[in-house]
Amino acid sequence: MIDLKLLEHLEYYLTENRKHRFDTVLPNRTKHFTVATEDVYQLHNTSAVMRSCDVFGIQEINIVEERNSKRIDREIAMGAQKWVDLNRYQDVKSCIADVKAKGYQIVATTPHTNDCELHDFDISKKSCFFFGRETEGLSQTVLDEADCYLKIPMVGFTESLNISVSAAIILQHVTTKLRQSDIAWQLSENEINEKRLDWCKKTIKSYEDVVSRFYSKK
Ligand SMILES: C[S@@+](CC[C@H](N)C(=O)[O-])C[C@H]1O[C@@H](n2cnc3c(N)ncnc32)[C@H](O)[C@@H]1O
Repeated sequence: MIDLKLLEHLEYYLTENRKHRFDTVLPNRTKHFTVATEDVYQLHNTSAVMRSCDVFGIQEINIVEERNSKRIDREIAMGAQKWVDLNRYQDVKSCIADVKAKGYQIVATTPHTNDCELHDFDISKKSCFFFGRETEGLSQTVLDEADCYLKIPMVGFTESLNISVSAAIILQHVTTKLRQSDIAWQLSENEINEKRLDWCKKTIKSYEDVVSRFYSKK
């Protein structure tokens, strides 16, 4: 359980601006949707997807690095990890098992099937949107495990969108619909307090000292 008195104390160490950001960002965070990227090769694409997750309020992102020799570097991971929770997997099967265990349906995003177009997507189920590698797209494992295939309609000559562009379009669309719905999509009070504590930890420079001083005075 979160020590609410500690949390209250820690907030004195935040600037007004930072505290205001926590207060406005947290009620917009959701775990109703999550994202998984599969073996995305270009670091700037991974970074851009993480950024879109933060911008559109997705609290958790899953990154599979099964076929990648070049793993995401610490700097990129840490930059996004400050605000978004990052789960890393060395194989796609364990990622799928994990998100399924958390109650998410598997949504394979792909330009190749007309199974479900973005504007027809049913937002009511908890969904994990899988995005594939720049060259080959999603693996057969994800395609076989998918509960649905989601496509952004395209009318040009090009056969697919860039992965981070697809993620931004899909997340913008589904999160807008979600906020307009009466689905209970927000984090629970406890999850909000946990995140607030975590963000204080990542923001306050002398966090450990502040905490030990707080408990020594008690
Ligand atoms: C550059 S595309 C991969 C193209 C690859 N040649 C293929 O056959 O899938 C990278 C990823 O972006 C997403 N994507 C690209 N265009 C999309 C579209 N029109 N609808 C849904 N997802 C798309 C998919 O996740 C895809 O795996």
